[in-house]
Amino acid sequence: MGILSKRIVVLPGDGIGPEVCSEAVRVLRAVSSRFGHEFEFDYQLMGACAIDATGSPLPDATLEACRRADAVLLGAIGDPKYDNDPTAKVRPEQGLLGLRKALGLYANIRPITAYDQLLEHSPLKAERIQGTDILIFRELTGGIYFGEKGRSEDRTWAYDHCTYSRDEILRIAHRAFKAAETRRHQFTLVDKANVLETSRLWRETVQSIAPEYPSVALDYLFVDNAAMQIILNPKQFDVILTENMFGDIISDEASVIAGSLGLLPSASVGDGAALFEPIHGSYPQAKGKGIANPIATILSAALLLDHFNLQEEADCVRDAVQHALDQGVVTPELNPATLYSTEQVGNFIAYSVLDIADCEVHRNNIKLGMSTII
Ligand SMILES: NC(=O)C1=CN([C@@H]2O[C@H](COP(=O)(O)OP(=O)(O)OC[C@H]3O[C@@H](n4cnc5c(N)ncnc54)[C@H](O)[C@@H]3O)[C@@H](O)[C@H]2O)C=CC1
Ligand SMILES: CC(C)CC(=O)C(=O)O
Ligand SMILES: [Mg+2]
Repeated sequence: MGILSKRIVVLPGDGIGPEVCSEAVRVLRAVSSRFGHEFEFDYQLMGACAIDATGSPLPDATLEACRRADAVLLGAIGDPKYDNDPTAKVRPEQGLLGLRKALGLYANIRPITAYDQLLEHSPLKAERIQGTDILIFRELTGGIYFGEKGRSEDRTWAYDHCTYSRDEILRIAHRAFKAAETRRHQFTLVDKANVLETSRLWRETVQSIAPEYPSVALDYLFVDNAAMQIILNPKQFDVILTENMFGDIISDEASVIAGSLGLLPSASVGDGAALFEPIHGSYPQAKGKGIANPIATILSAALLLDHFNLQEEADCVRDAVQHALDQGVVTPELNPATLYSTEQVGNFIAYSVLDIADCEVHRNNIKLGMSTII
């Protein structure tokens, strides 16, 4: 692959979003410096910060910039002042949901990995989780998050409609089957087909195309059982396909296998645009404290590089993350005794992308209380 020139829209968002995004951008700058690519970063507003600045959680300028970008990198959105005000008419989440819909990002792909370096810190038994490698396909632009919602006039009852069409299921199901063909050929549809009509449509639709993928073994699991099985025996899973809300919940749950919500990246894709985001939210309690783990966003940047077909560059970022874990350069939720901040972990990974030897020097500098910034 030759030298590339790409425009990346960055949506830092709220809470820890700006902190973890700066580290991912630092790592992308290290990639461009090492491999000679030109990445232009265009910062835009979305979420609570956008409401504060413009009155809208997804300003037109942001949407336009995202439409024109080669890729979008998102931190996270959300702020307690809206979470704690159920009557707020304009909400940060409307920005994110609106962007996903407007860009047609119907598939959110969430890899779940157990890291050998973190097994001893896990509340789960090491032998149960070691080697876990799951790819969750979460439908992202349909279901209950996008259905009609409302309240009665006296505000004593409320509703959220869940709807799915066969076409919405087909397009993500084909993607998930194709991924299973390149992996371990196991495919689990997670639903609640014993109760929900939408889930019965999911089963019927997935069953109808399964014969097109004869090498893939199709299995079904009700979501309540799936939530338990993921913790009890995660290694039984390869590709999981599920609808929007179930995917949201079981992937946060699966982060316990990795060791922290701050480790899990994702790619949100459709037929054109692509957005890369950690699976976590804005973790407002950690804002400004320098304790947020930037690795989920840095690994999302690696997925962004995959999207540009920059395989060596993406692998270089993943190797640098492994190197940080090997060396114990992690944020406090992974090791309460750690000395490392969000910025220091990001810096270490960026240095490691540039050159492993420099990275060792940098690590010693951190120990001496000196911070070297790229
Ligand atoms: N994609 C997005 O932008 C998302 C936004 N949200 C929003 O975020 C706000 C907070 O929601 P919560 O339910 O508290 O979810 P959250 O994902 O922000 O945090 C939940 C817990 O996960 C851990 N955590 C999350 N990110 C971490 C990181 N980078 N490093 C270390 N630990 C981390 C912390 O223990 C935290 O208390 C809300 O306003 C919510 O709507 C929630 C999920 C996704
Ligand atoms: C607005 C929410 C649906 C965000 C969220 O929890 C997620 O995408 O994981
Ligand atoms: Mg979520």
